[in-house]
Amino acid sequence: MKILSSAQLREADTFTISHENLAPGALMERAAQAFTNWFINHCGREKEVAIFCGPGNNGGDGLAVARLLSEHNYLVRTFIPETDSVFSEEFKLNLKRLPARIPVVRFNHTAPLEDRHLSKTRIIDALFGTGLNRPLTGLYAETIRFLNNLHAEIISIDLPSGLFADSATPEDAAVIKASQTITFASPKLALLLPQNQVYSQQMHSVLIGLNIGFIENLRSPFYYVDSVSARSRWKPRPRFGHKGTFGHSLLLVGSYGKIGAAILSTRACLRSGSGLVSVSLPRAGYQIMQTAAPEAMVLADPSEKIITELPPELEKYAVVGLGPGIGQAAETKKMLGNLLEKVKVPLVLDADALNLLAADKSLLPKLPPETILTPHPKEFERLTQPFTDDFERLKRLREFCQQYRCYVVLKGANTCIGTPSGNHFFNSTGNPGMATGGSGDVLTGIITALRAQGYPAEDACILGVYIHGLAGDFAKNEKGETALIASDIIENLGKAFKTLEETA
Ligand SMILES: NC(=O)C1=CN([C@@H]2O[C@H](COP(=O)(O)OP(=O)(O)OC[C@H]3O[C@@H](n4cnc5c(N)ncnc54)[C@H](O)[C@@H]3O)[C@@H](O)[C@H]2O)[C@@H](O)CC1
Ligand SMILES: [K+]
Repeated sequence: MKILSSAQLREADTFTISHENLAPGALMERAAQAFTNWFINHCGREKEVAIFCGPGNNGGDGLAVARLLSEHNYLVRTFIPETDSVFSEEFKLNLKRLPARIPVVRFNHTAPLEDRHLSKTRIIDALFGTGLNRPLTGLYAETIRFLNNLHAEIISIDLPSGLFADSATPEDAAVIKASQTITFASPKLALLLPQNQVYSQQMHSVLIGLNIGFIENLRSPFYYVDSVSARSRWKPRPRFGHKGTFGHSLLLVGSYGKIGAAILSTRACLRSGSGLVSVSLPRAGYQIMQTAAPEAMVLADPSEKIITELPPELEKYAVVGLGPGIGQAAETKKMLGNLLEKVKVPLVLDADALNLLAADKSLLPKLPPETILTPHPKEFERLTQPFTDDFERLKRLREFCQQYRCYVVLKGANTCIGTPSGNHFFNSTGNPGMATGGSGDVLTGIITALRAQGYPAEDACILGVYIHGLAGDFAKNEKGETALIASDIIENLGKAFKTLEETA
């Protein structure tokens, strides 16, 4: 699913209205209806609803939602800040349509709101959406601070008010801190970036029937990977396939004390459909690996504690995955240099393989084209430079992928995949329980297995990250977020792949 900018959404709104010859307010009615449907499914009638409406179309949405919720027997009040802002036409239209039974409280100071028991209500934030063009000041900023201080449940329409959709919001700006944002037509870029997490704990994107053909022709480097886009990249296994059809993965993983990382990536690779899996690891891990993953073939490095050598006949493997648990010893670095010289098959690099690259950036131009790197933000910063905000980080990601013709899986909530063509894919699955040791090793195993099966690098990254998150979500359903460990993700890979297979 494409992520559109505010300007593109405005164009799509205008096109849809004129192309479908929609009456004034009709598209807003669809948006309000989509929000209301979500609200009815998720929020009971036990609490009163207080809707704060700004002067533009976001406020118009708020007024339309007030009418629709009231028709569904919710107890609703609306609040309108009195400023010298000009009200939009659709705001005025929906104010006119507001039934007399719904109170409209106009205020020019937040003090009189203190005794209205708002902390016990559900707040709907319809102050500003994609039309915000500067940080909020005056009564609007005061209202936002007042609402945040209530510590009530806040549900934002389209965007938390005060947040810029496509650029960095100043740190001291007044921005609503919502528990949920129901966003229209396209997820907003700002809602996918870690720095804005504090402004919306969760985001749900709802469709409002914008013209599909028009959106298809809009150019955007940003995509959101939902279940539909993940499924479209998944390929069923051919009926007459044999283990040779699904590729032979080679994993170079582990060091003394970190054989666990080797086991996790190996088991994940096996569970993700690689036809054969060979693991090369320090001697110390030989027996442990044979026991923990009997399906894997094990090659022991001459060294007891670290990986120092490449196995022979590299060309017989479909893919090489390197990094989990390997440490940063000089001999291991030498082995990495050798690998980059010799390897002719796709590479997946993670963890200490990335730290070794960061410590000697002269290795970076030697990366074979289409190498996949899976750093977490700190590892990526070491590979590039420190960044001031997430928008700058996205820019670095694009530049890095283009310069080294590689794919970077930047791990985190809404993991972002950068591609050599300059695109970014944000993942939709996963949960905070997955921020646990070994989770990244599992991801390396999954992506390596997908590459072994012949998935192009872009599909392997997108599908791998999606499946990893989905398995994590299933694991969360069983164990909760706190107790979740990386092995639980592996245990749920079967269910995750099955979900994709059955719905594809
Ligand atoms: N255009 C459409 O047809 C649709 C719009 N929709 C809603 O409309 C929203 C966008 O509406 P608008 O473009 O009217 O934008 P907003 O409602 O976000 O606000 C825009 C108004 O606020 C003013 N403004 C911007 N920054 C300000 C600031 N810092 N201080 C004070 N005033 C400021 C602008 O000059 C403008 O008058 C979307 O987020 C969505 O909620 C939806 O109803 C779907 C259909
Ligand atoms: K809003």
